[in-house]
Amino acid sequence: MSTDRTAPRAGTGTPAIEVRGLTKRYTKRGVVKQAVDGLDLTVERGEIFAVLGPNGAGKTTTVEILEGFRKRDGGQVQVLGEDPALAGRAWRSRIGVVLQDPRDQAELTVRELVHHFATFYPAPRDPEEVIAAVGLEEKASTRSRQLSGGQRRRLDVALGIVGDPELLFLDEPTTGFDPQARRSFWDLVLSLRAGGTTILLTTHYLDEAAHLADRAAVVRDGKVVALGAPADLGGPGALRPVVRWEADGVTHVERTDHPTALVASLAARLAGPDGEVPGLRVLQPSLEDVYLELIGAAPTALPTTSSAEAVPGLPSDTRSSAVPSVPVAEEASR
Ligand SMILES: Nc1ncnc2c1ncn2[C@@H]1O[C@H](COP(=O)(O)OP(=O)(O)OP(=O)(O)O)[C@@H](O)[C@H]1O
Repeated sequence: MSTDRTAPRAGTGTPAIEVRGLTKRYTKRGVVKQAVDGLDLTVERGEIFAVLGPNGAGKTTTVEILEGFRKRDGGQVQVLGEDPALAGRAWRSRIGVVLQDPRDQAELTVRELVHHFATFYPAPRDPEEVIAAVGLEEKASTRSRQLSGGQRRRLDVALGIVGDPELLFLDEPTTGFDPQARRSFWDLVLSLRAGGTTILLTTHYLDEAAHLADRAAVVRDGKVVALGAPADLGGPGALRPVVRWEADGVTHVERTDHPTALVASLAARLAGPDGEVPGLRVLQPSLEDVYLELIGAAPTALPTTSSAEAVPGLPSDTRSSAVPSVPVAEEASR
């Protein structure tokens, strides 16, 4: 990769991506599916932005609309200052796309493919530098069908960046990777951002978003339900410890910034002859728990803030909710 592109190509004034009220529905055998339902999104120049969400949330549909591959039903979309539905070749040469499941000439070698793709662009990167940047120098003469899954994904990225795009779309880039391949792929993505490329990444993996993204949006049922730095998803307090215990056949759960004070208070009130509070657990929600809660798949041990109520005699930031005594996950945090 060229070494003279150390400064992010940020700061041109307008965001890289601006989406307002995006809608898209599909009709299949008379059944209408609202895949995207009033989605808003802004991606600033120079950032890595992750779009997270469960299967069918509308991520790929949204990304394909942004890439100009799919028509929208409604809403405003600007990508690099143009409407993808109307933009032409010059605009297309400024974006790079790594699809979820690309199919291309399996008989061509890595070197042949990267050089061939470079001819599509007005000012491509040096193909040999690109092959080195994605770590495929030793595989440059290998046919693409003979690459491993991780090497194939690196080739996909090479083809996505050889045109020296300002904006790169990565759709679930590390699905199926082993942990080591994922780590080195992450390093590659971070080096692209360091070179000034804006990156929109869709992923199912929260750890991937946490490691790579400056900001992330959680999409559910075609809408953004949370937005922010990955560590802040769910809002302030989402990662507060949760204390759980049982009393009178009811399981109680509380989020609190003062678990020690709460446990001491519970011990004083509820400890049995053995000194134990029945069913007492102190759980530390992980980012994954918060994400699962946002997409409506929360571990049942975690309370929702909407069901919270104050408990007399406890610190004011402590909130409690009581739920029927049903089996719950042994540990909320992983
Ligand atoms: N071409 C299509 N025709 C009909 N329905 C579609 C089509 N493409 C997507 N859908 C439906 O639209 C919804 C959103 O799909 P989409 O692929 O955008 O979700 P996604 O978040 O990318 O999911 P995944 O994580 O599984 O890739 C799903 O219910 C899907 O079944």
